Amino acid sequence: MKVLTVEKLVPGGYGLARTEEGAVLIKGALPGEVVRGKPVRRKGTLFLEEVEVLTPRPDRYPHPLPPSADLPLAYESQLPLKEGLVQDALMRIARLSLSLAPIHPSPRPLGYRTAAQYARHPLGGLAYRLPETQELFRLEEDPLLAEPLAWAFSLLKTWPLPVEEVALRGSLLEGRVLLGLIGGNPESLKRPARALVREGFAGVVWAEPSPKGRFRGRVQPLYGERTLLERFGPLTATVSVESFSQVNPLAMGELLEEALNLVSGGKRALELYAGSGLFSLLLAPRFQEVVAVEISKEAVRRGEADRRRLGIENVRFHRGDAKEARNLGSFDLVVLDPPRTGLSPEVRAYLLESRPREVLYVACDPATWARDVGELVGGGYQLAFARPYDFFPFTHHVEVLSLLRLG
Ligand SMILES: C[S@@+](CC[C@H](N)C(=O)[O-])C[C@H]1O[C@@H](n2cnc3c(N)ncnc32)[C@H](O)[C@@H]1O
Repeated sequence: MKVLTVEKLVPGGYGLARTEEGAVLIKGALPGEVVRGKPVRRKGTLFLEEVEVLTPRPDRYPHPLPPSADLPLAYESQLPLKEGLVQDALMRIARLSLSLAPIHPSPRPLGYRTAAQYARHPLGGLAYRLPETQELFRLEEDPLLAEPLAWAFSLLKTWPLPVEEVALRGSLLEGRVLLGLIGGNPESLKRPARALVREGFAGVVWAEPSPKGRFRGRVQPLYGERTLLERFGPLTATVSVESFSQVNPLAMGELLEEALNLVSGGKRALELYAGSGLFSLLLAPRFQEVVAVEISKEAVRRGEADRRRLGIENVRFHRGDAKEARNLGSFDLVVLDPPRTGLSPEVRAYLLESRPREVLYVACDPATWARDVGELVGGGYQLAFARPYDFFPFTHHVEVLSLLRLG
């Protein structure tokens, strides 16, 4: 066993401490805390296991949180640590010393999530599945959930459903929730789905468990509505339980407002990894043509529905892989909001060849963002602006809003 002092927060939500053998990663320990544990090497990296916090920080959050909340600190103490993750990635990976604009806090530190998934616990109730061990951690409540989901959580906790997981997507605008039932038999779930809609759910769909991810296998509507309308700052857009939408719509709304102030107009704009095309729909008045590229059929369907509802004529949705962007030609502005893996090599090559005047890059992983920014700066772009945004209070996750311009 070793006693160590945690130096800083690093990607993945680990605390980092140093020993004679090198850096040690520690889950569940925060910068400044003294911890005891057993160093174990896994795939070349040193981790501390069987961790006991000997000197907790005085600003540790004192109330129960789900295990996904790996930054259990008073809200003001979380923000500089998240800023540090982004600044550090920019220096270490992109070798850039731009000073970031101050982090934009979440409008709500608790009660912010409008989407969540839980496993059914075999002894009843809802549980969080620990990613490392797949072990189930039973939850009595989840204070990160926004109001309509908190209602759904307490209802489902006592509702006996023969499924593996439940997925929730709510709308703050409508104050209602959609439910996804994952696993079990869709035929025998039709009657419970009707009962759940009578209890107040807007709609229920069934999804086959798939190794490719949630809702990547067969999906069947069981009863009620399939989408809700949500407000994201200046835009109302359709959300569903079946494909990606931001989980903190209030924070996303504020990011969209700032993004609109950063970019200029032009002839053609392209949005890659577009989801339902929030940026495209908002940017439409500033361009003759906007193309939104997204791989998920369901997200494209929602985007098309929003485009029609809003009467926007110059946005075209293209269902496909961002890596094929080269076939779409060149653009004045490219908007990027990729998953955590960041841009594919093909997308980076496309940007450096086609040279859009502006690139608006929204990221959910500071490390892959810094890698991509470093490459674009090496190819003649300037990082004109970068601001961390807190979309996920009480977790190490942090978003970045950034703008690159041709130098
Ligand atoms: C972080 S989300 C951003 C979505 C959108 N900007 C929003 O805020 O709702 C990333 C999106 O990229 C899509 N995606 C993932 N890989 C992709 C690829 N190779 N090509 C196109 N879209 C992809 C996902 O389906 C998801 O909708």
